[in-house]
Amino acid sequence: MIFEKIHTVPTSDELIDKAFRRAARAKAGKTVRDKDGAMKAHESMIMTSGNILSDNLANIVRRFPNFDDLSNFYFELTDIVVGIDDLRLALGSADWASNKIHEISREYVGKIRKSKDPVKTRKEAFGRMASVIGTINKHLLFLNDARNIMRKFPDVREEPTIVVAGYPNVGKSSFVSMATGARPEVASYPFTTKGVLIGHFERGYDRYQVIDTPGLLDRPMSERNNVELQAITAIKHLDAVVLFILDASETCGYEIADQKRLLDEVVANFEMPVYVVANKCDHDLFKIPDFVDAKMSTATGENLDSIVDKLVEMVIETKKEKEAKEAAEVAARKLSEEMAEEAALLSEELDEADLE
Ligand SMILES: Nc1nc2c(ncn2[C@@H]2O[C@H](COP(=O)(O)OP(=O)(O)OP(=O)(O)O)[C@@H](O)[C@H]2O)c(=O)[nH]1
Repeated sequence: MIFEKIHTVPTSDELIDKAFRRAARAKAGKTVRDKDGAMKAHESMIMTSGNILSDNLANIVRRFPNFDDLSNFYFELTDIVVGIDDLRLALGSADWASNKIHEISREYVGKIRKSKDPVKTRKEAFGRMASVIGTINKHLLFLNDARNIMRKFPDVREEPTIVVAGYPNVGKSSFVSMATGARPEVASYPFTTKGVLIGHFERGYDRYQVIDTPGLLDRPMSERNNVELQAITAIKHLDAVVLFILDASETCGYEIADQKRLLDEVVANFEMPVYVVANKCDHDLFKIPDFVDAKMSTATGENLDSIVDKLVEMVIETKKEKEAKEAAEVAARKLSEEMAEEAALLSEELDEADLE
């Protein structure tokens, strides 16, 4: 997981403490016999503290992922929960401080060689470094908060995906377990207290990802707050199809009419193909409504394989369509650039002809 390598971000006090303590140790390592020796000891203190501060800040920036490389899903997720602009600002200020400290350290190493009072000059250098670090403290605190949230992001890959939707107790988690042949891992998702279930299965050389987001796609949209609605937006960026599970025995506690309303909302809100499956077909109360595509039982496993096959087929088809659409967009953009270039050339030629 890319977010796991982001380390704890220290506060400015912690950074300063560490740098000045190391500087004191660097001084202790030098023998001070004469004036030149004293100057060298203070020079070494400035260099050590400068390097430590500057390197630590540069490492903080380096360990955060490059936002341009993030998948759309994580970009959106980061933007919703942390704010990409605020992150860029905070990382920018850490980068600025790293360079500034480096500058100060070089400036004072030069100064101390000519200084009559190296202690005073060294203290002045420390003061300036501490003041630079102090000005970015709020950004460091923000980065640490962001890090604590981001490292708990679920491990959602850029793989073909099946997103499971439906009211609570319709059999969503049973489906994820059955389809992936394992107990799915529960990862935290910043918007739901229940976390998100993620499982995988393989077909041919490809791996498929099955995601159940309890608390997000299991009740009417009107009952969601803004953040939950945005969380759904992040899911929309995946190469996915939606499996809408209906409890056709109504033993989940929701009538089919209510479940149908949620289905209509999911269809209206997702630009993804939606496959509707009536679950619990083993149940005495099972009745099959006319809008369902297939029936299954996650208790007995009936029809499960053919439903997974169908979903795989749909995901592949969706991916192909998306790729074709993207290729067409690229081609159209290229064509319009070429046409613009030709038009510019032509107009130049006409201008020249006019002049002649
Ligand atoms: N008869 C019958 N019961 C089922 C079937 N699938 C699931 N159940 C039961 O329905 C209940 C809910 O199943 P879950 O898989 O936990 O449902 P869920 O949609 O994941 O529920 P939440 O996590 O609360 O959203 C459990 O008691 C299951 O035993 C089925 O095919 N037939």
